[in-house]
Amino acid sequence: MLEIEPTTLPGVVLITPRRFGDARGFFSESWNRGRMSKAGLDFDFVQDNLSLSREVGTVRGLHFQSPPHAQTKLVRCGRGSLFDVAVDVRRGSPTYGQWTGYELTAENGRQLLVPAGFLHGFVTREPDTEIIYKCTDYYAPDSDGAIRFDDPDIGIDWGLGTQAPILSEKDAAAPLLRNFESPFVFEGTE
Ligand SMILES: Cc1cn([C@H]2C[C@H](O)[C@@H](COP(=O)(O)OP(=O)(O)O[C@H]3O[C@H](C)C(=O)[C@H](O)[C@H]3O)O2)c(=O)[nH]c1=O
Repeated sequence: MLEIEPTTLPGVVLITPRRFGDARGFFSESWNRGRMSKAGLDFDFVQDNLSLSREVGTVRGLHFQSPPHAQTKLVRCGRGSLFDVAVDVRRGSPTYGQWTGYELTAENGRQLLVPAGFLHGFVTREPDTEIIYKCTDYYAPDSDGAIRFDDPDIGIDWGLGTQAPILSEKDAAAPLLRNFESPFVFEGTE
């Protein structure tokens, strides 16, 4: 009922719930705590987020919330398609500063689990793309932070080509990773 695949970053996993297709379309349990828990992915999600991005090439990220309001996120695409990215910023991690990214679409039903301690961001690949994600902590604006999406030390390939991204003012003004004192520490478990 759940297909779980590792990614290039330990701790970040791809999850694809089963779809039951019929002549009407399909049915899928997009989240089932018991099944996730049996797979060792038990998180106490408390908030669901939904955002709609009208234009192709909209970039939202790279965002985080600092402890004690750090958020693990379970991300999926409800409409359209997007390229979803996680960046490890846990001090002491062997993969510190490394990124991994996957195409999440309404069609493929794939979800990305982005643990606390990782930056999260995405770029849209179709107009009117919706992202839906569960979070393990509530919005805490005073703990909200961002790192430049195009930080050369991270080197994310957003697939934008020559297109300038559509960014919020906050994201356009975000600092570089080299000027960031990460509040996250690698626990040595992955
Ligand atoms: C995140 C959030 C925002 N807001 C309000 C605050 C602003 O007035 C408005 C837009 O917020 P923002 O520009 O931070 O939205 P995004 O740029 O989509 O930010 C999100 O995008 C990346 C991809 C993430 O993973 C984070 O969840 C989040 O940082 O929504 C809330 O009321 N609650 C919330 O949880």
